[in-house]
Amino acid sequence: MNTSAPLLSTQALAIGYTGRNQRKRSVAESLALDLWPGQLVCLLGPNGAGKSTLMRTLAGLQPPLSGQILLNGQPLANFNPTELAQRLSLVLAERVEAGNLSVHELIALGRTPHTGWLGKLTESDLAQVQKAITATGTQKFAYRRIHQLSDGERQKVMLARALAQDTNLILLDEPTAHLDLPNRVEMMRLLHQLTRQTQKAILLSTHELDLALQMADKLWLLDAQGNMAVGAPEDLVLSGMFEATFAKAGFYFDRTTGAFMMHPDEQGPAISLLGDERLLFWTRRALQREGFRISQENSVATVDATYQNGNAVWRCEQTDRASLFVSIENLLHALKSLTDER
Ligand SMILES: Nc1ncnc2c1ncn2[C@@H]1O[C@H](COP(=O)(O)OP(=O)(O)OP(=O)(O)O)[C@@H](O)[C@H]1O
Repeated sequence: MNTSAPLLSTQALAIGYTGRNQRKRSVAESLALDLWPGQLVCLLGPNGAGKSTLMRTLAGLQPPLSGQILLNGQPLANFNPTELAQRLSLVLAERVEAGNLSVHELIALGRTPHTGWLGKLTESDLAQVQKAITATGTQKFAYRRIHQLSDGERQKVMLARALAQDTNLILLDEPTAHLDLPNRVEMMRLLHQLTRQTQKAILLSTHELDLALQMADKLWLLDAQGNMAVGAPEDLVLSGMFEATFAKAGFYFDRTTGAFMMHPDEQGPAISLLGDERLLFWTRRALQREGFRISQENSVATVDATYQNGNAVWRCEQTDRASLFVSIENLLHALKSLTDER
């Protein structure tokens, strides 16, 4: 495979919708994007930003408002549906009605672009199907009917079908939406491995900011105004672009911990906090949730969180007394009574 050229690129692409009166409603414009072999790219953005619109446009399911999409250097519109399906697989967020098909039959449909509608599956096709089933952990229910699956199981089957299709480019719209945390991590890891082992390019849209920050080679950050920022996750965090894309009143992105946090109450009583780094992180969160400020200035108490003989202990010191607590719950209880007294 030629790794010196992008599998997909866009030039001055505008995406959106054309109304009945032919009036265009643009969702994003001037998009210059590319997807390279061996890359896992996560498309992130708030609700309604245009992630699905972009996915559908890149997959040729809806026309661009203007601009170009090039697949393997050729305009997307030049490919007929079979040629397109040999190069690009797409899993949409919407539920697919699969009639009475079994899981195995649906996954095997992924081979259709390579065999033709009436084509018989060869041994190598069946091996490809089996590989996709094993990779996605769908063997446990491979002979069940699609309508007998949970949403999470169905989502894995749709990924398996895309893997069976064995295209160089895979587009996935919210592939982890119905999965529990271990399965989400597992799927992201699988996709990451695939890019490394097979040089496929994978673009997925997701609301899993945390996982995307950890796993993606590149982020495409689409904000609510249709502005796109592209870069390595860490660069986008450090530049503040990541935070800006999801900015909303009431919380902020902590660049040190990589987590979204609620804004602390600036009016609450102050607690001076010191001690072990890990304990500090969780103690700060609990105190802020209860409306305390973390500050040495005018503090009503000093809390020192440390490990003693392997156990977490919080020493709370006020002007006239000091107490020891062995849980955050008890510490909070005492601090709330203290501030209620005042
Ligand atoms: N068929 C349609 N016709 C007109 N406008 C649409 C259509 N589908 C979506 N939109 C609008 O286009 C914008 C982008 O929608 P899109 O579904 O692409 O967002 P998204 O980023 O995928 O959102 P979410 O995170 O909520 O899934 C929204 O303002 C939406 O209301």
